[in-house]
Amino acid sequence: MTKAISDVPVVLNEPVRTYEPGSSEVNNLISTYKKMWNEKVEIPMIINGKQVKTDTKVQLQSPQDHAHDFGFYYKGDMSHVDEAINTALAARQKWADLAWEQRVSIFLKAADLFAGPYRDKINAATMIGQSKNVHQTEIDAACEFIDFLRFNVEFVREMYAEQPISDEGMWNRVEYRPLEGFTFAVTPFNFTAISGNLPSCMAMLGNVVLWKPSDKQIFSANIIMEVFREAGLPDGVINMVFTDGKETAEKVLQHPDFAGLHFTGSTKVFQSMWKQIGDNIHKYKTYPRIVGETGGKDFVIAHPSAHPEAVATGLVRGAFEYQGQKCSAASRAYIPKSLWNAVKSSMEAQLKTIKIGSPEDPSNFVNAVIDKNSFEKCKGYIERAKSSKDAEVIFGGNCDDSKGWFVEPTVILASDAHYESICEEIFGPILSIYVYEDEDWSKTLKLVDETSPYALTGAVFSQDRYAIEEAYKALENAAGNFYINDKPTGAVVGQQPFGGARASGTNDKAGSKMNLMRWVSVRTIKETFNPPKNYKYPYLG
Ligand SMILES: NC(=O)c1ccc[n+]([C@@H]2O[C@H](COP(=O)([O-])OP(=O)(O)OC[C@H]3O[C@@H](n4cnc5c(N)ncnc54)[C@H](O)[C@@H]3O)[C@@H](O)[C@H]2O)c1
Ligand SMILES: N[C@@H](CCC=O)C(=O)O
Repeated sequence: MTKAISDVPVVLNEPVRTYEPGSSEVNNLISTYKKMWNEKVEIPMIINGKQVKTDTKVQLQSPQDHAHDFGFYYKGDMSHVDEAINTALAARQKWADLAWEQRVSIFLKAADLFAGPYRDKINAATMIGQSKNVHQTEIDAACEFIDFLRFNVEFVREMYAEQPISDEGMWNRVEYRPLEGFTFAVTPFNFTAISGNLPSCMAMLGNVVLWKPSDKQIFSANIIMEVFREAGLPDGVINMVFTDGKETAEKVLQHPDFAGLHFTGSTKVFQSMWKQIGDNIHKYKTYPRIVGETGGKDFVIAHPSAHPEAVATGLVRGAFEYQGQKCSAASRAYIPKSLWNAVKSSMEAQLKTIKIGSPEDPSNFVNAVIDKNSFEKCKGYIERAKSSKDAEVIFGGNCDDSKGWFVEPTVILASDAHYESICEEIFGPILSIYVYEDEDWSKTLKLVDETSPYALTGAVFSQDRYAIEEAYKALENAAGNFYINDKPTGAVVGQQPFGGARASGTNDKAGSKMNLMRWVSVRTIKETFNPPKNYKYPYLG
């Protein structure tokens, strides 16, 4: 039992290391990378705190060198999903009853382990398995993940402290119960931080979790589990399985104790899971919570008053960092005719200097896309643009899969505002641009709003305050994260709560109190100190 109302340590964003060339920071990280690259790792599932191995070994692949063998993971089947659910349910009561300070302390400790002794390891794993350069890895696997863990602890405290008022003669309280049943975290390949946050934020609140990471992120997911275990996470609280996504969802989503889905990934997969939940709704003991952050077709619109270099830089970084594989990546841009030449030459000057290759060489700004499917998808958009009458490839356009899945940063100039690459999520280093007549600024805002079903991130560049205000209003529902004179990527926990609406998700804002509220079921308690002894109202005598 807790015998105090505790504060938690003051939370600040984890400082981003700069990894200057020749510094010990970068040397240590690269030597960890090389060591891990040459080891042969064996990754088991973790169910009830035990390592689970099977007869099915799947070779791990690095996007920058698909032939390189650095180990394998053990693939599970539906018997493992059953076992994980049963284990989670058996662990639930004890975990839910543990004082909250004890629970969150595990995750504060995990944050310190990632910030210190495990920083190079989680960063190097993300570089090898997901092909992120040093900076992209640092802002994801280290800083964003550490921020998620620490800020969520502060948000839990704030949430628990929110209590109702009490009228005379009574005491009203609310308590934030974990969901009744087990929760299901399904995570994407592209952010180690998201992968760790989805199961851990639910667990922090006393929930038990079945976690299915993407098979493209298992190398870093394994280190997340290793650190959670070292930080003291009890057996059965988070169970990590490597099973087929579709089959797993079918099994989990018909279980009577399924209580919540925390998903990040593509819109199509999320919608298929929501549909299954709807079909199974009569089977559940409680209405499940559904949170999904999904796809995007994120825009940049420049006003004629914008600084062309700022627009060009926003596009180069927004579209091509991490090979455009951020749900927030700038993937369509609307540039006024009067600004186009200046934006184009600034982009050209910057793109010419970009180096492409393995993250092992920190001077490579662009690395490989995640896998063959993604490579082929990008190549398809590029090939079609090359032969289209409505579009032309004005930068990049080369693809090389001889060693890794490398796609050159590519800019498509479209003359048709509804050309396919302007409307569809590609999730690769391809930016599509539409040049509009300056006098069509207001019409173009409408076009931006109506072109795609998504509404995740977007940016306006302008030096004209009236134009900013107009864009701000016209695009109110077009982006859950709206940027003014900045790229549409790089949200920081605690500073820009992240998420989008329309086809981009439920907009529950990852890494915020709004998200945590979805994983509790509030119980209200009213205690009356001097209960009435007679039914009569005072005026009835
Ligand atoms: N909005 C956000 O915050 C956000 C953040 C990151 C990524 N994303 C989106 O994620 C996508 C890229 O990630 P991805 O390629 O890993 O996504 P994905 O949808 O292919 O996979 C996500 C997860 O779902 C699982 N899965 C695949 N098919 C399934 C099925 N039929 N049923 C149940 N689970 C299934 C995968 O194994 C993986 O664990 C992009 O669309 C991107 O925009 C969104
Ligand atoms: N939070 C990240 C995006 C995560 C999606 O992939 C950003 O703001 O760039």
